[in-house]
Amino acid sequence: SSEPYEDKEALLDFLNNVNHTRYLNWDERTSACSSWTGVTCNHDKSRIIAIRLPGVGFRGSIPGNTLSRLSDLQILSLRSNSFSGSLPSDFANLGNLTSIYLQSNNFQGPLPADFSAWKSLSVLNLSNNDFSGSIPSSISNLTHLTALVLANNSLSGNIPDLNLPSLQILDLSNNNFTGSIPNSLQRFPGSAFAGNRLSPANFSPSFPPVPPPSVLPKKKSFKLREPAILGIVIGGCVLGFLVVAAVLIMCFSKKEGKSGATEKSIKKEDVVRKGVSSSQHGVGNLAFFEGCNLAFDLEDLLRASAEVLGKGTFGTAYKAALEDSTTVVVKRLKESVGRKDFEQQMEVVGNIRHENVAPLRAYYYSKDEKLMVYDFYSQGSASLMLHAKRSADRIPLDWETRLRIAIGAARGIAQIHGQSGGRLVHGNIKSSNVFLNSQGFGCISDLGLATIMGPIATPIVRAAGYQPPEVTDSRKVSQATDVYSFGVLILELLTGKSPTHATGTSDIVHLVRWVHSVVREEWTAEVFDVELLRYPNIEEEMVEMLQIGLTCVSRMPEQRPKMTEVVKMVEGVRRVNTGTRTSTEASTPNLTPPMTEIGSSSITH
Ligand SMILES: Nc1ncnc2c1ncn2[C@@H]1O[C@H](COP(=O)(O)OP(=O)(O)OP(=O)(O)O)[C@@H](O)[C@H]1O
Repeated sequence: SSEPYEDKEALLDFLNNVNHTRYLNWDERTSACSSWTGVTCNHDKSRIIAIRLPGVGFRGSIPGNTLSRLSDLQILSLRSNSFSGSLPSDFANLGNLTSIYLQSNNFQGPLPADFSAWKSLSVLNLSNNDFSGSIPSSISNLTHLTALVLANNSLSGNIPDLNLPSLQILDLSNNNFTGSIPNSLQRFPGSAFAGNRLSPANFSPSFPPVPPPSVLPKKKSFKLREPAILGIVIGGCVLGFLVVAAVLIMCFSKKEGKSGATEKSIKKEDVVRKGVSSSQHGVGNLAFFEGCNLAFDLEDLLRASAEVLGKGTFGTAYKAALEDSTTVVVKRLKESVGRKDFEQQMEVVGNIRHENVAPLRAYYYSKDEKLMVYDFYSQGSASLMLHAKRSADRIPLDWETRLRIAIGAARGIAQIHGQSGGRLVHGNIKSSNVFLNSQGFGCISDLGLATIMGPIATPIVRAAGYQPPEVTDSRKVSQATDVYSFGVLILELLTGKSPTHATGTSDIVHLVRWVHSVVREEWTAEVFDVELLRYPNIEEEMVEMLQIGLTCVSRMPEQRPKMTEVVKMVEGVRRVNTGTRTSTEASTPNLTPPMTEIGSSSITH
C-alpha cells in the first residue's frame, strides 16, 4: 500500500528538531498511516491529514519548515505540551486546517497578523498560553469559525468587531482587553469576557445578553464541564485514572488563572505525567481511522458534557457534546479484553466504510478503559422509533421508513458478511443497533463487540428474542445467526412488537412463535402493526416482507438464505426502492405469493 513519503519526512524532521520527554514510535520503516502515534492519513494514504499529539512533553519552539510541509493537514492538536516561542509564521502554508488546538503551552508573542490563510478553519483554541498584542481584525475572514478560544493569555487592546457568522463558542476571558464589547459579540455570555479590563458600560456578566435564536446553542450543555464529568463518574460507577486526570487538568487550568508561565507549565506537566501519560499507550491518545475529520482528542472527550444514553450488553453508551459543538457517542466497555484482540477487531471494524454500516470513528485502549467513538444519530435507533411510548403525539413510523430501515440494514449486514474473507459476523443484530443514515436508510451499528466480547460477556440473555435456537453459547454465532436476527428485526418492523419485552416466562423467542402461530392458525392481517393499517395499498408489500422475515427465522441455519440473497429479496418488495414512491401509489402485486404459501416451508417450530 502507498505511504505519504513526503509528509513522513516532514514529521521526522520535526521530531529530530524538537525536544520531547515521551517516546514516539515514529520510525521511517513503519507505516505512518497505520502505526505512528497521533497520525491520521487520508483515504488513499497519500497525505497526512491529522496530527494529534497532546501531552507528549514537547518543549522549545516549533521547528520551522517541518509541520508546515503537511499541506493537506486538517487537524493540528499539540495541546498540553510546553512549546514556547511564537507561532511559526510558516503555519500560513497550512491552508486546509479546520482545527487548531495549541492550548496549554507556553507560546508567546503576537497572534498571526493575517488569518486569511486558514480559510477553512472551524476551531481555534490558543488558550492558556502567553500570547500578547491585540486580536487582528483579519480573523473576521474566517467565515467557518465555530469556536474561538483565546482565554488565559496576555492579549490586550480593544476587542475588534468580529463578523463571524458561524461562531458558537467564544472565550476571551482572563486577558487584558480594554474598551467595550463590540456589538457583534454581545450575543455571547458575560463569562466569555470575564477577567479583562473592559469598561463596565456594556459589560454585565450577571445579565448576559440573550443571543438571537439563530445562534442559540442547540444543546443545553456547553458549559457543563464539571457536572458532566461527575455525570460520567456517577453514571459509570468506577472511573479510571483518565477522568481523574481530566478533572485534575481542569481544576488546574481553572485555578491557574494568570499565574506565571513557569509555574503554569510545571503544574500542567505534573498532571500530564501523573495522569494521561501513565496509560500504556505512552501518549494516552485515541486511535482515529482514516478520513476521520473529527477534531478532538482524549482530553476533549473527557471534558465533554456527557449524558447516559443507555447501558448495553458490553458497557454504557454516552452522548458527549464536545467544545467545538460536535456530538459523538462514546461507548465505555465494561469487560476487560486483551489489547491485541481489541485492536485487531477495531481495525477491521474501523476500516469498513459503507453507507449502511455506522462508522467507528475512533477507539481507545488502556488497561482500565476501552472506549469506542461513533457519530451520534439524533433520531435514535429503530427500536426507539418503533417502541417509544405510543402516546397520542408520537409520530407513527410509516411504512416507507420501515422499508428503508429493512433495506439499509440488509445491505449493511451483507457488507459486513463480505469482510475478512467472508467470515465476519456481527453477532448482535437488533433494533437498538440500527439507525437511520443521512438518506433515511437503515445503518448497522455495534459491530465487532459480540465476537471479541462474546466469550466473556455471553449476551444470550440480553439478545433474547433475536438469537436463533442453535445459539446456546455466544461463541457459536455465525452469519446464519445474523440472518435469523435480521428476520426478527423484520418481524419487529411489521408487528411493532418488541421481541425482548419481558413476559416473566422462559419463552424467550416469543415474537417469532407468536407470528408463526398467527400465520399458521388463520392467515389474517392481524400480525401487522395497527399503525400501518392507515396506509393504503401496502398490504401486499407487508405480506411479502413477512415471508422474507419468516424465511430468515427458519429453524435450521442451513435453511436460512445468505444475506446477499436477503438483500435482493428485500429490495424486490418494492421494485423502485429509491424512496421516492409514496405508499398511495400502486404496489407490485406480481411479487406477492399466494397467501397459502406464506412461510409454508419455515413454519416448522
Ligand atoms: N451512535 C448512536 N447514536 C444514538 N444513539 C445511540 C448510538 N449508539 C447507541 N445508542 C443508543 O444508546 C443506547 C445504549 O446503546 P448500547 O449499544 O450500549 O446498548 P444496546 O444497543 O441497548 O445493547 P447492546 O450493547 O447489546 O448493543 C441504546 O438505546 C442505543 O440505541
